[in-house]
Amino acid sequence: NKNGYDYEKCKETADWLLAQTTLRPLVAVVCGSGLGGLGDSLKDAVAFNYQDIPNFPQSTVHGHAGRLVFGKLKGRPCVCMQGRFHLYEGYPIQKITAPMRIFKLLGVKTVILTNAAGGLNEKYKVGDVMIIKDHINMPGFAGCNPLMGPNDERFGTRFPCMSDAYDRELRQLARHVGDELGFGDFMHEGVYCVLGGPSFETIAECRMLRRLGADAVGMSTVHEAIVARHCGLRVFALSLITNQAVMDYDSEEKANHQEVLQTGKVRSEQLASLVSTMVMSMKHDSGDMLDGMCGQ
Ligand SMILES: O=P(O)(O)O[C@@H]1C[C@H](O)[C@@H](CO)O1
Ligand SMILES: Nc1nc2[nH]cnc2c(=O)[nH]1
Repeated sequence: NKNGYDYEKCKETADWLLAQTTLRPLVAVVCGSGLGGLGDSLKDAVAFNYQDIPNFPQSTVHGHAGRLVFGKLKGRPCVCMQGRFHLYEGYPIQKITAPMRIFKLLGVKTVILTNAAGGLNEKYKVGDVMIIKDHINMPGFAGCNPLMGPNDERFGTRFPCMSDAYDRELRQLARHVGDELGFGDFMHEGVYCVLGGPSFETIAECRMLRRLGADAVGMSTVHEAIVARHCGLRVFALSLITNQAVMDYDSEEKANHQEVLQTGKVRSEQLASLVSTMVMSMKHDSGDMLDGMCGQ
């Protein structure tokens, strides 16, 4: 397509990566702001800086390291993006989401998307985790959807369904694993709304989003989920509530990126155990994940 992220470009990147490592991951993890620690928990890791990967965009945001890490989580081969791309960085939306298509071409079956988000639901507290059950694609309302442009049927259909975007079984698994790990008190399931950023929301905007049915607000994930679903990947997504959206004109609170990164640190280890335990328990149709190696 006109942004240069067509099938051939994605294939070139995937083939380059496949030639660099014998790991054949069935799960990909995208780390949200301040959540890069997830990637550090991979064993036997082989890491690539984004600048060394052909056709890969660069991370420009503090808290997004810009490394693609292959390794094992509880023995299961995974690939992890330590750093994602956002609309506000100025990248075309097709470029932001190209890694999902590259994952598909690597043989990945499931993507786990994580983000830092502002809590709109009055019951949510800073440090809570929200399993995403649905989204509101605000930029999409204004004609900004990653699937705009010519459709390549090799990836998926022109008009993909989104009512089943966030896999029901994986959400169930997350609730189960969360309970087992004792996270019940701070885990929720809710609706994530994406905005373009980079400015945080006004009070009136937060009030409006809450009334529209959003439980958390952020600047990512939805575009990735749409492209991942389009090419048939299973999607699980979660938000770490790093700050409470300001809903009250008397409040002294101010959203800021430092607080976002700080909250990420507090929950980093717990999120890593949630994700790795989920990965360990996931079943995939084609082959056992333990067989996800080649040449060994
Ligand atoms: O990549 P995520 O969605 O976790 O990043 C959020 C949204 C902004 O990039 C940043 C604001 O603090 O965190
Ligand atoms: N849009 C948005 N993104 C965030 N990322 C982390 N916190 C927030 C927030 O309050 N609003």
